Amino acid sequence: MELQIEQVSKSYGAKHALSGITLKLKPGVTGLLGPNGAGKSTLMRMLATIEKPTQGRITWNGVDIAGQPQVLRKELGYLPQDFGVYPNLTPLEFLEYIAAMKGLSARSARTRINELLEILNLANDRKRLLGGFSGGMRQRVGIAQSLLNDPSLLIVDEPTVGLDPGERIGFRNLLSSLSGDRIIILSTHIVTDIESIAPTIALMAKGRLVKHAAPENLIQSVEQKVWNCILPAASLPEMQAKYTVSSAIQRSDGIHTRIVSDLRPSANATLLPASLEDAYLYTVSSLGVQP
Ligand SMILES: Nc1ncnc2c1ncn2[C@@H]1O[C@H](COP(=O)(O)OP(=O)(O)OP(=O)(O)O)[C@@H](O)[C@H]1O
Repeated sequence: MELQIEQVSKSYGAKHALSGITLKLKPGVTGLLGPNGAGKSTLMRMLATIEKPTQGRITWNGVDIAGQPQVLRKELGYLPQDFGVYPNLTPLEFLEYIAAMKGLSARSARTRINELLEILNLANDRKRLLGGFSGGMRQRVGIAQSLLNDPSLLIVDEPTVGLDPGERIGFRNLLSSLSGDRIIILSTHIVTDIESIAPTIALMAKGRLVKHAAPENLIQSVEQKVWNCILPAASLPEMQAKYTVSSAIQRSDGIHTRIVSDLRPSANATLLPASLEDAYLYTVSSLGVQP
């Protein structure tokens, strides 16, 4: 099973949303990380065969999906960023409706739906109207619809937006448990969403693929560059203007400011172990992009 993106570019009129993306994906979770406007959703829409590249090609097990989208579609699960549910349907009715659209037989769909409602902890709510569901519950219904055909390729675009911290953790655990031998692509601009579940990260900015590496390699790239400076509150704006500030926490002895910089930012700065968030901020800000 292999998804290959070869020199893919996408333009909307004069706007270059993606430029020369090359990426080979194998089973497991890949985290697509990048600031707003990086091109993550555009890439995902092309992988989901909703849009076609302006240049380059995307192949699924060697077949160009622009020419033969049906080859991938039957093995695809997609949770778009703007996924909406019909408020007057129950999860059961909604999933039956989507299953029918996907061409699943009513009988096999019913078995699969019951299975998914159990896995996604929605069984007790199967007959409640979706209009009364919380954001997290709706996302779980969204995931359920994306899994109806037991897809080999699962694409989830910013799935944790609007979830509370508990739901976020639940969602991450769910994705980890689903990975098995499918290819899962999860896009987000929130580093902690993918840190724990994605063994590979594709970092995008300005429509380009900036890095494709394991989180530990990304972290390694900023070791010896992460500093703790204890600052008076008045100096913080100046430091923020000059350096990439990863966090600033008010403590009794001043503001503990975490700075990612090649050079020691102040005489009293001490080194800290690097994190993925530091690596992300460093990489993105060095391209002149607001993280
Ligand atoms: N249909 C479209 N028409 C014109 N421009 C578009 C279209 N879709 C995306 N873009 C532009 O392409 C760029 C990439 O957008 P995209 O939505 O893919 O980024 P993203 O990384 O998913 O960001 P976000 O998290 O904000 O959705 C942006 O500058 C966006 O405005």
